[in-house]
Amino acid sequence: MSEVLDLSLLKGTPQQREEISVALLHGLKTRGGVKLKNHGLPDQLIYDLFDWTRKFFALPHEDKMLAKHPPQANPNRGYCFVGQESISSISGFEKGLPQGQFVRDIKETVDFGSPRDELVDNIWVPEEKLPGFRKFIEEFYETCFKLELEILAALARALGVDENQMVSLHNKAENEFRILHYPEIPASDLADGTATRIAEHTDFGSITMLFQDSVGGLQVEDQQNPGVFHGIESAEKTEIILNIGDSMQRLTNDTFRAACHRVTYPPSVKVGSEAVIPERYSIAYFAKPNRTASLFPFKEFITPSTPCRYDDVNAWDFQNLRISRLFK
Ligand SMILES: O=C(O)CCC(=O)C(=O)O
Ligand SMILES: [Fe+2]
Repeated sequence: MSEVLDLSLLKGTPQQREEISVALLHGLKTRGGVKLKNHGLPDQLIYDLFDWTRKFFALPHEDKMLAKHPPQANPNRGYCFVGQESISSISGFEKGLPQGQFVRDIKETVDFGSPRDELVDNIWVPEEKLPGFRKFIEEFYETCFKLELEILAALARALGVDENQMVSLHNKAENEFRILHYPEIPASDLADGTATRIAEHTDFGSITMLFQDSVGGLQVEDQQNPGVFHGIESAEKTEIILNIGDSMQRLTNDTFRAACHRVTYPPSVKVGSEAVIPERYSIAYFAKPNRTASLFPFKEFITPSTPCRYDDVNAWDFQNLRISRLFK
């Protein structure tokens, strides 16, 4: 996935709009993901996002624990310390694979939802511990939500389905947004396969917008060659890696298939060596259908040659089925 698509072409000439639609469709249909530049989020906003992320994780442990995630899956909000959540429990879930060996994720995260969420509140450290953090995160959430809707509308147009239907399924901003820190560790800690940075998985939502620093180690499974993973580098922190999630796979009846991804050794570090794996920061914005929305495939994707592959389930039940496994 080396090519970076220029999303500003969505506002270009008819020919440019056609070209970018074709490129989006091709990347998402064949790889489940594309990289985007000129997406409309200001560069400075993304640099600030990384700065705030670094500042949060630099707080003393006892301060971070003031915003701790509950021990169970819901509400999925707040700070998870290293070891609290391990994603291997859902690796292979959507592929129908047996739930395999437990692998520990060496990461710490904070999950946020919409500041306007009617069901659950965010969990914050007291303002004096990190003045300005809450305001920044709440504003970033809303800015990303607007971009999400633009991307979903563009995908609907490219797929030839009703743009309004796609947008209205997502209009409540019932998304989740997470900042991640992978602490510095000796490579030998990952050598025996019982621990990793984040185990392979697909995201649950419709689309994920992922930002990463330059450390590396993110890998996406080749959809044509299952089991083969390719490294995904970002030339700039400001690039967005746009991934398909399980909910979009359902809505499109497998026209788009969720990108299976993981984070492991960066390319610069030899597996099992004495080297130190540098710390890494990333941010993932998981766009999700409204909780009450049905994930039944759009009618356009159900044809005699592509019969319906999915039951009717609503987004909230689907999410809970997945997330409840993470905290067992
Ligand atoms: O850190 C990354 O680049 C990926 C994070 C991720 O896949 C997730 O939180 O779902
Ligand atoms: Fe993910």
